[in-house]
Amino acid sequence: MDTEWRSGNGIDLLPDSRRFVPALLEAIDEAEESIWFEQYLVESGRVTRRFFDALIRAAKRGVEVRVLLDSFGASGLGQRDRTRLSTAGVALRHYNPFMMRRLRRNLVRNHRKLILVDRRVVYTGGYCLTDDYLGDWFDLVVQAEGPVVEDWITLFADLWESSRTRGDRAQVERRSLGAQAGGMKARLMHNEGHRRPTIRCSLHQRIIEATRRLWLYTPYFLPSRQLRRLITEAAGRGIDVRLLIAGEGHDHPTVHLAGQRHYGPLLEAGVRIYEYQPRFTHAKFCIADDWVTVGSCNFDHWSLHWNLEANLEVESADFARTLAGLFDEHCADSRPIQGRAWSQRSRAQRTREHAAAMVSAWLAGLR
Ligand SMILES: O=P(O)(O)OC[C@H](O)CO
Repeated sequence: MDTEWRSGNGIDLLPDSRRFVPALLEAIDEAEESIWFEQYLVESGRVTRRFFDALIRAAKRGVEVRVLLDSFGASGLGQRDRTRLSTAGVALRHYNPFMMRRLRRNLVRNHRKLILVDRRVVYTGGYCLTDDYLGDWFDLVVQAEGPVVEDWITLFADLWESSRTRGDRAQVERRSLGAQAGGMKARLMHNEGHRRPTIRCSLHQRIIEATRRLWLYTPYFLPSRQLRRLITEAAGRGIDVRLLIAGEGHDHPTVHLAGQRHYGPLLEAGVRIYEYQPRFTHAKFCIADDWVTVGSCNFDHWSLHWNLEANLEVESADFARTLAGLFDEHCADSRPIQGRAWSQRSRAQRTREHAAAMVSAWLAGLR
């Protein structure tokens, strides 16, 4: 499925779970016709219960509810929660259940995160359904209305009907109800690992074309050699290049260490690197001039080479300004990594980075 730029969209940013969780629950509660829900990581707990309660309320009032989960990402979802959904009439399908005879295929996961309400509005971002969000992790969601929603409908429906998903056989109606909703230009970009690396290609192209700024925000910074080269070259052209990476309370310390191994050459090239301190941040987006890409995709080899991912790209000075404002705020709450101090870090730290990078390189090399 190739997607095009669509004009006439309304796009809003919902930063922080304190804002987007109530907004998503309200949208589910106000749905009149359909809710299509796609998620990677879902664990039984308080956050999942709140979402499932809302989905069950919707199904009971006659709304068509379809839930598409990654079979590995949903392994922490208990049978009781699954039964609650099916008893209420919610159709549930799983992507790529584990198969012994196709071991490598098991590594391909559906990492997309989206909620489509009434085939009229889509919500996407980095959020998962885990209790980590109870006031602790930072993340963000974007809400999009308008012609771009049609592509998200096709995205969901194609996977729902594909032989790569298993479960309830319920139908989905593909007709979009999205109308003109604003003046923003947007498009859906979706990856299917290295077989269809569209998000990666689009990101690389924008980095090459950037003339003013390249700001990258990510919890997991495991860039390929090519991405590191492009970032370094952008800084070499005199562009304002910044990386904002999760620091304090990181949920995967090994990934954090492996990413730190790349700091030295980037700092030398003039890239400014910040590690966010107040709490763990799980948001993922990139701003290149007035272009923004935001969604499920991390800047690591899992997202860029293995997973199914979906991002919204937006070409808008206003939207870029809004996200840049958030980036600036978070920079102010971050530890700037200073080149000189970094080059003098301890031997023990360097050894830990090296070991973590070896594990990560091995994983990247699996493909
Ligand atoms: O893969 P993500 O970006 O949804 O993050 C999931 C968390 O890392 C789980 O610890």
